[in-house]
Amino acid sequence: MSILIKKVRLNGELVDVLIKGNRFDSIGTDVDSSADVVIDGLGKAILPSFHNAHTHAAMTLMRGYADDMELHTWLADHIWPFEARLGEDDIYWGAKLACLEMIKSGTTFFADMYWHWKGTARAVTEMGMRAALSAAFFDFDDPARAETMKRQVMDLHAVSAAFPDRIQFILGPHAIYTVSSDSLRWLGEYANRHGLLVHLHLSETQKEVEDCLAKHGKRPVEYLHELGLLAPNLILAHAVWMNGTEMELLARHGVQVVHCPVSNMKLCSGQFDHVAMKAHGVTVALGTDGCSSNNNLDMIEEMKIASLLAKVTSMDPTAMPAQEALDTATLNGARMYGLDAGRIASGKLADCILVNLEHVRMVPGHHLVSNLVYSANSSCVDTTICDGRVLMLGGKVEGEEEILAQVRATLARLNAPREPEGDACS
Ligand SMILES: CSC[C@H]1O[C@@H](n2cnc3c(O)ncnc32)[C@H](O)[C@@H]1O
Ligand SMILES: [Zn+2]
Repeated sequence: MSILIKKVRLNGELVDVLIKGNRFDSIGTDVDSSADVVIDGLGKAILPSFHNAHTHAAMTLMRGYADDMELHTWLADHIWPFEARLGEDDIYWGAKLACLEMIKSGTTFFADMYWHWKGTARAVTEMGMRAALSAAFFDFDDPARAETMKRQVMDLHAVSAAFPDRIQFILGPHAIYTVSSDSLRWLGEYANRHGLLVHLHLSETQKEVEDCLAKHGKRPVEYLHELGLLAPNLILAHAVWMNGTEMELLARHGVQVVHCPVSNMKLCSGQFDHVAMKAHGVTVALGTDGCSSNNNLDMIEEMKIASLLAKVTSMDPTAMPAQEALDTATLNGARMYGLDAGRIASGKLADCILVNLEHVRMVPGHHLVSNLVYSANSSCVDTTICDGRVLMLGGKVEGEEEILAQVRATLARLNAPREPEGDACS
């Protein structure tokens, strides 16, 4: 399969881009002009697609469900009771909706942590995206539950190879307040033994840090260090409440972090210190978090807010300029999850978007990256390509109406009054 994008803007130049199989082949003005699919690139710019480095895809089912509260109340009193009612099929449809929304806003990869791994994996397989899907792990310090969870991790790991290689199996201990020390240690060792990434929420709220100090006598990063988890395969979501010593430890051990500015602001968890993280040399990627704390999966919006937040928290307008915001949302996320993507160059994975330069938000065109980060919205994305396959063309994704209808039906089923338990025949 080959795709030829004719006369598209790349770094200001008008070029032809040839994709062969799942990688970029030739890029230039004298490209072999035959291909299975030809896309007219006139009036469009080609850019790397977005990599959403932390989300909970199927939480689209809870968009607008429990707003305007802090994390711990939100989780314990609203989200977890709702999630307890979800089955694999519900999660499949929630994840399909998430994939649709991401493709429509130019994202081709997401890192997920959620229940019913196989439901999300099925959605990603069908929608043609890439994903790193965590086997979610909670034990609430209960040894019996920990054993069940460990068995589930091993069972899922065993079947994960049957899915396309666009899907990466990773480990997802939820947080240090929901997973015991023993299990965290076990997960770290399992990850090292099998060459897996570990994806964990950490230091999201001040309460989490205070509770960690009270329970373990250490701050969260020091606690993970003691458990042997600090390593380049560890990816921390949020990392809001970090002191200099902790950032130093992260940098020394090559631990990477995912900044989720919208979720941190909406749950009022706190302000991520991008400038300090960068000064310590910690790699930062960008994530939306789930749809109940954002309430969308739009990486264009996330870039703008990350950049504005970095400026106002440091009182420095030069903090996180547009190009850095774009790199954080594309290349950094790709590298974090071991993908040879995030750049438009010969030999790289063919994951890219075409942005409509005629869109009202892109005119005039003083600076493409400035327009994309500070002015654009998702309707500026015309085409999304992942792994050398066109997932969206001219703003249209195949089967989108069916996904919306199925999600509405799923919600109607979940909200329907339930039979009283125990007396089903009377
Ligand atoms: C192990 S499945 C993932 C679990 O995480 C919950 N979740 C969603 N957003 C957040 C967040 O910002 N902090 C902590 N936990 C979060 C989600 O609802 C699932 O239960
Ligand atoms: Zn999260």
